Amino acid sequence: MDKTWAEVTCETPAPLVDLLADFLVELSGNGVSIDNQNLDTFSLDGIAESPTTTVRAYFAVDDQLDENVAAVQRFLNDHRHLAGEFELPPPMVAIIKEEDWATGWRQHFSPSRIGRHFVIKPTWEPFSPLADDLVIELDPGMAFGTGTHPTTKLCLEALESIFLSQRTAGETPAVLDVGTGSGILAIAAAKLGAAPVIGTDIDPDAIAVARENCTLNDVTVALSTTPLQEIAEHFTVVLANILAEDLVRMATELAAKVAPGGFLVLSGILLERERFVMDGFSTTGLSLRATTREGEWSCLIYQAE
Ligand SMILES: C[S@@+](CC[C@H](N)C(=O)[O-])C[C@H]1O[C@@H](n2cnc3c(N)ncnc32)[C@H](O)[C@@H]1O
Repeated sequence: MDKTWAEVTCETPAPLVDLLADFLVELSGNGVSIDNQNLDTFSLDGIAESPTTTVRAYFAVDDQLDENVAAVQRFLNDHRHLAGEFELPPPMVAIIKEEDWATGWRQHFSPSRIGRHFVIKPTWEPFSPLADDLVIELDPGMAFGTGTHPTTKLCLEALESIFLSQRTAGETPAVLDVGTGSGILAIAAAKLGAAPVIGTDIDPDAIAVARENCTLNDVTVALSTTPLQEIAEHFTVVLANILAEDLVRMATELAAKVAPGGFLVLSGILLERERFVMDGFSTTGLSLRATTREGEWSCLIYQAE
């Protein structure tokens, strides 16, 4: 007979997510899924716009189940004050087959290959890397950059192709990641051998998530909310996966951070905004070397003389 699991689902606002997830991991002894399908979306106000997050935990269907669900309810009652105005609904329980579990949330966060060498691996998933794999461990935290969004993939592919084509040979490439989010691009650069790697974000919460992910991956990245104009150094590669309007607004400053012969990788650009961004960068002195696209998204790769 198929093994069954009890999937316990809680809807919760952001301040409760981490606490609840930790509690559920301890109570269930299994991983939890934090539904971040709304996380990797470009929105002017970022994830704060999404009122709630879905947290799911998996319990054995046994004599303990009722007590476990009651414990989750007690946890929600005890932490109601963190939910602010939001009325916390009771946990929902669904009995699912093992095979549904395996092909459900786990499939959404299974290790994924990007480019020739990168593998984005959720922390809880076992994975046997090949000799040349560069594995990036990520916990889907409250920051953009799980590796599932086309713009993140396009930036990772561009970064890899710049490094693999030896265009950074003869020096240890320095990389600046503007709008680092989860830190995924900065971590990837460090794994490719870049140093120093600097990651900035206007969102301090993203910097906190990026810091955890850098520790998880044992890489050194200088992370901060420092505005671009206060960064003095020049970089072999500058990455910026932010909105088209912001890219154009920051065009002069971004271009000024690229070292001679270095690259500027821009994404976060919807296809219909491609021309707008090209026009915005037309007076920066950089040359457009390549345009890559996936779905409705575009990535522009510029080079300095
Ligand atoms: C689309 S996410 C990209 C995350 C990650 N770099 C990736 O490629 O998946 C954009 C990030 O840029 C940050 N951001 C937006 N405008 C910014 C700005 N002007 N300066 C620095 N960071 C900014 C946001 O807070 C967000 O974390």
